[in-house]
Amino acid sequence: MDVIRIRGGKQLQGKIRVSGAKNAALPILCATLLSDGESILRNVPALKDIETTGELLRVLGRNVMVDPPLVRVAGGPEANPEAPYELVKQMRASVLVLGPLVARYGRAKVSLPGGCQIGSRPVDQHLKGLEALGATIRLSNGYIHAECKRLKGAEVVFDMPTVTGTENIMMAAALAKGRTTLVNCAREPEVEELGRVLNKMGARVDGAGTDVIHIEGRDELDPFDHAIISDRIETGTYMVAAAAAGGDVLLENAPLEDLEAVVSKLRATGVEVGREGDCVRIRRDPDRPLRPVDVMTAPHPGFPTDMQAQFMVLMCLARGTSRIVETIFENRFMHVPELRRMGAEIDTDGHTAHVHGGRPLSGAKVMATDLRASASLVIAGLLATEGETEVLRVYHLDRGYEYMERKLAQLGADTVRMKGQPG
Ligand SMILES: CC(=O)N[C@H]1[C@@H](OP(=O)(O)OP(=O)(O)OC[C@H]2O[C@@H](n3ccc(=O)[nH]c3=O)[C@H](O)[C@@H]2O)O[C@H](CO)[C@@H](O)[C@@H]1O
Ligand SMILES: C=C(OP(=O)(O)O)C(=O)O
Repeated sequence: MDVIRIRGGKQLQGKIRVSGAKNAALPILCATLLSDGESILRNVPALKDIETTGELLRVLGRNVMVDPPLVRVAGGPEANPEAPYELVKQMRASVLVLGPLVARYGRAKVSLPGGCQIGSRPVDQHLKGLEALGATIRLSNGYIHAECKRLKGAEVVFDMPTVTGTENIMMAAALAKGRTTLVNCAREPEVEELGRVLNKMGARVDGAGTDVIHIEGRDELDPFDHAIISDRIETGTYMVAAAAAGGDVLLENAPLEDLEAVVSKLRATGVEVGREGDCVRIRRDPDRPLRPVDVMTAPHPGFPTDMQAQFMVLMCLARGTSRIVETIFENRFMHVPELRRMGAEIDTDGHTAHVHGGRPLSGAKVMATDLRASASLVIAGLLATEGETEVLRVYHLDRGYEYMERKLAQLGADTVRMKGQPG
């Protein structure tokens, strides 16, 4: 297994380019199942999750060429609409093939994704949405079996805004007969991006990115050619890294408008964030102490849960106590014990963490437990003033960050990947 070794204490300077958004690319790859012919995706990040999705689409009967930043997916009317456990367990977003498969092929058998490190993450809203469109759903032997000759447009009111739930039902509704209205939808930019792609395919999607989406279903959809939006979570992660290490960093292709909640918290703590040409500039003088700020995660446009772990590390630097409340996932503080091993003083009580900042961190061997927790440990390594940090189990990081250690090294950090280390 690979390990990332970080020798901290270096300020970050220079420019890096933000990659395409993982959470936009994954549903769009699944949307290729809705049409025949060849679809082309551009600006796709080189990530393990993209490879896994490519593999899944191959198993489902598609010809897939993954050569980031380009991916081509081609297919015809034949498919093997079964998503096996072995692939779904590697990546929960695999459940995004459910809606397209049942809409296009009349049936789907998709492994139940099950819980994961950050929480139980049920898919009841996905199933409820498909049932409302007329699918018969049966659960057996760990699989979801869904069937329907032709889905019919309907109204679906989600119990809570769910990102992949909204995306799954949008894709299904795009091939349903008649009009679908989705209420209480997730408003994340990645949902809006999927709406743009479905419209390129010939669907009529209106309102993606708001809490009510209308979709006029079509009998057939066309393949598409689309460049994926930039990754707002990768952007936020490098903003926090620059703020934590100190220095002056330019991020090219950074979608600042999708990160208002994060930017306002960064400014509140004393970090300078501004536009410079087509880049975003982040500056922090390491001699000026940061102010503690409280954060509560919320669905978009609130503070993203996918930025909570990284921001917590920044608060370890602030002079005073900050309160971080995680409202989306029930078990998303797994980075806390690892950060404590590096000297951080953090108490947790259920969904709330109190970070008592201002104590220096020291390097240690730490274990990555999930994707964003891994990024937070790398950032902690950057600001550790003494010793070196080794982040183990970086396969979590590789799911969602393109060449993170290289991008940080490009900014002057001392970060290297050591291949094939004992995990
Ligand atoms: C591939 C992708 O885009 N992943 C993102 C997506 O995950 P994902 O789409 O899985 O997350 P959801 O938006 O669905 O989850 C939001 C909340 O709804 C609950 N829920 C969801 C569906 C359901 O059927 N029943 C239910 O109870 C979840 O347990 C959670 O508490 O949004 C999350 C929240 O922004 C992000 O952390 C993930 O990075
Ligand atoms: C939780 C995440 O991803 P996934 O939904 O694929 O597990 C994430 O991107 O932080």
